[in-house]
Amino acid sequence: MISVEEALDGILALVAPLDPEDVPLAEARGRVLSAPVRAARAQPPFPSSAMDGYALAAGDARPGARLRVIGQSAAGHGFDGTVGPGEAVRIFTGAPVPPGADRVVIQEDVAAEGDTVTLGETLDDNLYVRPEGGDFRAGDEVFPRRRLGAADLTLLAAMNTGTIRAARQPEVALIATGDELAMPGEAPRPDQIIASNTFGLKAMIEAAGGRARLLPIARDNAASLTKAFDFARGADLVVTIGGASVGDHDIVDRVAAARGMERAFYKIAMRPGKPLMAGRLDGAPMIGLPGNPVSSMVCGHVFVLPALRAMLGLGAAPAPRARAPLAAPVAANGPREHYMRATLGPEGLSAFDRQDSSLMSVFAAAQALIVRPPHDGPRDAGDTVEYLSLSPEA
Ligand SMILES: Nc1nc2c(c(=O)[nH]1)N[C@H]1C(S)=C(S)[C@@H](COP(=O)(O)OP(=O)(O)OC[C@H]3O[C@@H](n4cnc5c(N)ncnc54)[C@H](O)[C@@H]3O)O[C@H]1N2
Ligand code: MOO
Repeated sequence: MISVEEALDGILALVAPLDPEDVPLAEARGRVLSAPVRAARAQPPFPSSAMDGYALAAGDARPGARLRVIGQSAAGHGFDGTVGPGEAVRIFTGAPVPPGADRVVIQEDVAAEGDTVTLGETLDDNLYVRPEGGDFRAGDEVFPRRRLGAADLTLLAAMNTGTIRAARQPEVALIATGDELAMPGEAPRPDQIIASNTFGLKAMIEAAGGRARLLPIARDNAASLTKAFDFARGADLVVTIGGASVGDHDIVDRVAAARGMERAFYKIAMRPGKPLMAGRLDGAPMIGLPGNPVSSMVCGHVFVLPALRAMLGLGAAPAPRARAPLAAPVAANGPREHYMRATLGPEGLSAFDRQDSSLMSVFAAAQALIVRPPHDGPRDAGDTVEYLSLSPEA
């Protein structure tokens, strides 16, 4: 069996960044830029007032000075003239500071009467002028290597970007397999269970910036699975769930092989996740996940999400790991890299006692997956270990 690292390398070798497309800025949240964006103009595009008050030449800002108000500059309505000695312009926050003026005295420090203002006895040192290009200059470039969030979109909008070029959203076809599966809300037979993994994986994929295509459940026969693979055509990634192990009804490997799958690997030294397979099917990368719900979700974090990130152009890298101390000891690990469901509190990580890969209630309560290397010895409370963070949305 190959290691988790080798398996991930094998999967990342199957995927490539997707072609970019135009995306209107209002729909760009969560998208990934495929090229740097240049600012079309400076911000502010003119020296702008930071306060409501009076714009004047700094040399005139003497306590008690009397100045003639020659006009007004409001946001969106600049003053069309120059401020000379002994003159001031009424100005509001965000308005252009007119030529000749290089400071603003806030209105709290001014007594106004008709067209005249008298400056107060104590003036602060602040000029209250935001220089042209003080935030960014025309031609400045940004290229955040992440899914665009609120702050990125604010900046791109300010740079006068109406449309971005972003990687196409990877479309992932999800095929649950098994005669025992019924859809949530259906009336299952007594020997059936409800298909659950598909919904978790769909949420995980969408939270990471992909699109999930939920295909009808494939039954444990070649004709049904073949039909599901037909439906999956055109997807950027095909993911099967279940039917991956060695039982008589585990047919994914056989049916995919008969269809010409170029297999990259099958079976890995991972717990849960041993029967994972991957390859290229009908021209698309294909990942065969184990059916146990926790196995499929853990493999989703460790393999499907890194593949999605690579397709989005975020680079080929493993799921990010962090380090924290153990709050309670853990026993020695076996030969497979073990992803232990755990809580993460102020004292550190506590692995759940029950680690069976069928236990969705435990997985839903977990905040982290402690990563135990193969054959890792017993670990004490206080020992630092690596973990993957599980966010409630993914
Ligand atoms: N003799 C052996 N038996 C098994 C081995 C082995 O090495 N030798 N490996 C075990 C491991 S580890 C795993 S993991 C499972 C994975 O098997 P499959 O991928 O073939 O999964 P299934 O048998 O189809 O299902 C396992 C389990 O999960 C349930 N399931 C399947 N799909 C879904 C779904 N979409 N939603 C919810 N639950 C699902 C299914 O009903 C089974 O209970 O094999 C072990 N066996
Ligand atoms: O590898 Mo299985 O996924 O342990 O339960």
